[in-house]
Amino acid sequence: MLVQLKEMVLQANLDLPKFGLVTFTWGNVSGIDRETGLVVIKPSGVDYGKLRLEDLVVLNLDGKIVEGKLKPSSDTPTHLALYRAFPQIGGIVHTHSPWATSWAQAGRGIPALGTTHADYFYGEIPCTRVMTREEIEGAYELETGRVIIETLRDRGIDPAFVPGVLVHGHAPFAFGRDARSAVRNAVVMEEVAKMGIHTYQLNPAASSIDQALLDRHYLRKHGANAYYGQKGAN
Ligand SMILES: O=C(CO)[C@@H](O)[C@H](O)COP(=O)(O)O
Repeated sequence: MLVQLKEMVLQANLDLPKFGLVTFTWGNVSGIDRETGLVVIKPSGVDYGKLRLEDLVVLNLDGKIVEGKLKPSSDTPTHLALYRAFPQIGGIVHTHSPWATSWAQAGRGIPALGTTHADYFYGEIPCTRVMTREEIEGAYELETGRVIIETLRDRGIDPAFVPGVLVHGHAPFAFGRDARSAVRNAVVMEEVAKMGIHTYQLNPAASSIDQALLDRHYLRKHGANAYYGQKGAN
């Protein structure tokens, strides 16, 4: 069942330590097959070095396990809530990558301070509000998904254009059209998080780039008139 999706999700999880995004098992990647509505996700607490295709867990969007012997990631309810809310998302990454997590702990969104950011995120990477005691003591992972959804919707942010969010006091989530692109976005988020902290150290008054530069850099890579790379080459 879903062999190609499983292979992509397995490789995406193995890329987390490869790209320096995780310590121990502090992260998880999932992918969804939109035709069947089935989600493939990493099992909870399994070392990446021991992870095998048959360890992955397959669930429907209601959270029912349809294949897999192991317990799914503890963050599964968050992933499922996001897939239900945003049909444009095909893959989700959650890590505790240190630089992006520092912004989440500071309760600050990552502004578009440069073109590196603009190449992948069409504006600020937002940070959610603080979760309430009821949310934390209730269905925590589901509520984490709900506060992410609330943040993106309240600010009119489409996760296809700004594929990342910081959960206040917790850590980042990144999105993509599939698991592989979600990991790429998680890597870029960590890089621009690091650059942002260094930028403010060099210049505490640094400001976001203007809209024209944001447009140029984002739209040359994404959208109908993209021309970056070999797109359109004969
Ligand atoms: O956010 C956390 C822990 O705070 C989780 O992301 C875990 O670090 C990974 O959990 P599993 O996917 O292994 O259940």
